[in-house]
Amino acid sequence: MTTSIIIAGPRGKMGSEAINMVLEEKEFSLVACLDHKYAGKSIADIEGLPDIDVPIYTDPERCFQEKQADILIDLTVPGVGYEHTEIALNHGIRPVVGTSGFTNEQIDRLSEVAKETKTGCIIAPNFAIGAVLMMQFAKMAAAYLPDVEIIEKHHDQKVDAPSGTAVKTADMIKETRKSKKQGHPEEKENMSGARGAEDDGIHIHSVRLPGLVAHQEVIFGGPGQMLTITHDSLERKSFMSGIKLAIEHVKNMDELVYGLEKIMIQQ
Ligand SMILES: NC(=O)C1=CN([C@@H]2O[C@H](COP(=O)(O)OP(=O)(O)OC[C@H]3O[C@@H](n4cnc5c(N)ncnc54)[C@H](OP(=O)(O)O)[C@@H]3O)[C@@H](O)[C@H]2O)C=CC1
Ligand SMILES: O=C(O)C1=N[C@H](C(=O)O)C[C@H](O)C1
Repeated sequence: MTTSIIIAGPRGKMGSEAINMVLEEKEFSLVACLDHKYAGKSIADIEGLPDIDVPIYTDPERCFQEKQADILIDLTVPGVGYEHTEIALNHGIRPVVGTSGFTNEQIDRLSEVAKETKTGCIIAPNFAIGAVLMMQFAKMAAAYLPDVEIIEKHHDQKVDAPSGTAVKTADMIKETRKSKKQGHPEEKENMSGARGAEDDGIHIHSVRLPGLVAHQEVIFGGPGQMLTITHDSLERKSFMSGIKLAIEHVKNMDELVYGLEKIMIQQ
C-alpha cells in the first residue's frame, strides 16, 4: 500500500534530500510540501528541486485539510516545526520530525496531543543509524566512566546550539551516570563560555565551521584511561535510512516516541 507523505522545508538541505528519498521509494508518494514561501506554486517551480508537479502550501491547516496524508516529515526550524507537528497530530497525520531545538516542555506537550488524538509521532534529534548507536554506547559507558564531555561540530549555517543530538546524548548519559560536578571544585572561567554549556555537570562544546556537516565526539576520562566515541555524518544521505525506518514504524504507533533508539534498540 502506498504511504502518502508531506514534506515541510523542501528547499532546505535536509528537505531536498528527503524529497529525493521519497521519490526513490516505490511505496512512498509525495503529495504536497509546506514552505513559508512559494504559495500556490509547485516544487517544479523551485530551482534545484525535481521537475514534478507537487503543490506547495504555506498554511499547514489548509494543507492537512486538503491532503489527508499518512505522514508529515518536518525538516524546518524549531518554532515552525513544533506548530506543524501539533497541527498534523490534530489532523491524524503522523509526524516524523527531524527538526532540532524543541524544548522538553514542547516535547511533553506534543506527547499529550499524540495521546489525546491516538496518533503516532517520532521525533528524532538524529536519524543517522551510526549516531543513534554512538548515543547508546555513550549511555552504556557512562555507567562506568562518569566523567564525560561532549564536543559537537556542525556546518556554520546551523541555527541552534547545542545540537539536538548533543542534548539527547546528555539526556541518555544521565540515565546511567551518577550525577556529579566535573572538574576542579574551584574551577573558574577567565573567558565566558570557555567550559561550554553544562547539563548536570556534563560539559557540551559546540563548534561551527564551513566544511563540516554533522559530527560528535563523546569523551570519557578515568584514572589512567580515555574512551572516545565518535560519529561523523559526511553527507545528508546518512539521515535517510533512519527517516525511512521511522516512517515504517510510526504507521503502526498511536503515541509519541522521542529518539530513534526507542524503535531501533530493545529498551
Ligand atoms: N534529525 C536529524 O537527523 C537531522 C536534523 N536536522 C535538523 O533539521 C532541520 C533542518 O535542517 P537543514 O535542512 O540543514 O536546514 P536548512 O536551513 O537548510 O532548511 C530549513 C528549511 O526550513 C525552511 N523554513 C523556514 N520556515 C519555514 C516554514 N514556516 N515552513 C516551511 N519551511 C520553512 C527554510 O526556509 P528559508 O531558508 O526560506 O528560511 C529552509 O528551507 C534543522 O532543525 C536541523 O537541525 C538536520 C540534519 C539531520
Ligand atoms: O543541523 C544539522 O545539520 C543537524 N542537526 C541535528 C542536531 O541538531 O543534532 C542532527 C545532525 O546533527 C545534523
